[in-house]
Amino acid sequence: MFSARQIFAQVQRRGFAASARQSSKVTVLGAAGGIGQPLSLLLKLNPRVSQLALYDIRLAPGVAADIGHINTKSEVRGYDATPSGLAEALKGAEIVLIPAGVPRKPGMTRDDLFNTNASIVRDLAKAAADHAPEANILIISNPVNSTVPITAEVFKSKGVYNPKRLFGVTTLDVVRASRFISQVKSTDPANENITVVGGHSGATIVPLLSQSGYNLTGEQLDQYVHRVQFGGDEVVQAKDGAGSATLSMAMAGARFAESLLKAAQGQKNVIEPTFVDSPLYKDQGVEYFASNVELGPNGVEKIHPVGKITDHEQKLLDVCLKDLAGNINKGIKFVKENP
Ligand SMILES: NC(=O)c1ccc[n+]([C@@H]2O[C@H](COP(=O)([O-])OP(=O)(O)OC[C@H]3O[C@@H](n4cnc5c(N)ncnc54)[C@H](O)[C@@H]3O)[C@@H](O)[C@H]2O)c1
Ligand SMILES: O=C(O)C[C@H](O)C(=O)O
Repeated sequence: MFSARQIFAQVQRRGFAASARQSSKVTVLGAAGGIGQPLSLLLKLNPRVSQLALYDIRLAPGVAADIGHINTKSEVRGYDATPSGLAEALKGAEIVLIPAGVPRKPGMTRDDLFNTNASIVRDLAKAAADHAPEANILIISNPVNSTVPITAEVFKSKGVYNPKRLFGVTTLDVVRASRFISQVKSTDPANENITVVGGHSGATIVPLLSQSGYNLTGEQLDQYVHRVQFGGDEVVQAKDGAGSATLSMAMAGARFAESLLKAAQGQKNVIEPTFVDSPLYKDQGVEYFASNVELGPNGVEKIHPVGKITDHEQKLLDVCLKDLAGNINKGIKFVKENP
């Protein structure tokens, strides 16, 4: 067991090594929220981050003052909730994470958040397109299946869309799928990495257990798939009206940001599942799709196909594609009608 002092010493040593390589500004929009705060904390502990810019419509300077006392090298700054504060937070960012927006309450679907979150994401995307057009944009705000297309449409309307730089963060689905199989099979979750494809809500979340050599059948398989597809609901119900997953999501978001930074700093074979502008099912009217994606200095390096799957997984995928097309078109239509 390491003491807190040893962990911080390790973080600081690695910090010197990483900062010598490159400086990376990371911006969090929605930084004072349930996800935003622990996500910002984890980013402050990441030695690859040299500047951390925190923006929210409330409390961002306070969160920044607090996190800024942590003895790692990065500079932390909180920005006022003004257009100029938002612009300053974004300028020069290599990565912009967006967890701004409202979370679910019991009984709601992610799509029920659309009416509130669509305009929040559209407006933040406009600011990002104006002030950080070359940044990697990581969308956490739900419904991800629609908020990613919304962001793309905004960037397209401003003539700065780069499909290699826009990511819907679906890492939490993989984290859950890996944790849940380890509970079924009594394995070490750290050694599990279950591929999950599709989108980020209910039936659009498709775990591909067979690709990790597992062969669950019958009720056990159904229960596993249901738990991965509706893991978010477990947390929403347990929090009983006080929100949805925040801590596990912060870990998942920090992991994805770390992977992008590693890839940007030259590491090869960095692969993460993510919801991107994808050629895989465009012929079926599905413009965006989550699959394993190799990351590189330019963002998306290579989109991996789904690969060999079982008949059962194919059936799940068929349902997913139908739902996804609707979610994506809803986002596209929203920006066209509400530019
Ligand atoms: N992608 C995923 O896997 C995943 C996982 C969990 C939650 N989520 C989603 O993330 C979002 C945030 O969840 P949360 O629990 O942190 O919610 P929260 O309410 O705790 O925090 C949201 C924060 O966004 C801020 N905000 C609202 N409008 C803003 C704007 N225009 N500009 C900047 N900040 C703004 C709020 O002030 C608040 O601090 C929700 O939509 C939730 O559904 C996604
Ligand atoms: O379930 C939610 O609403 C939040 C998030 O998308 C999750 O998967 O936990």
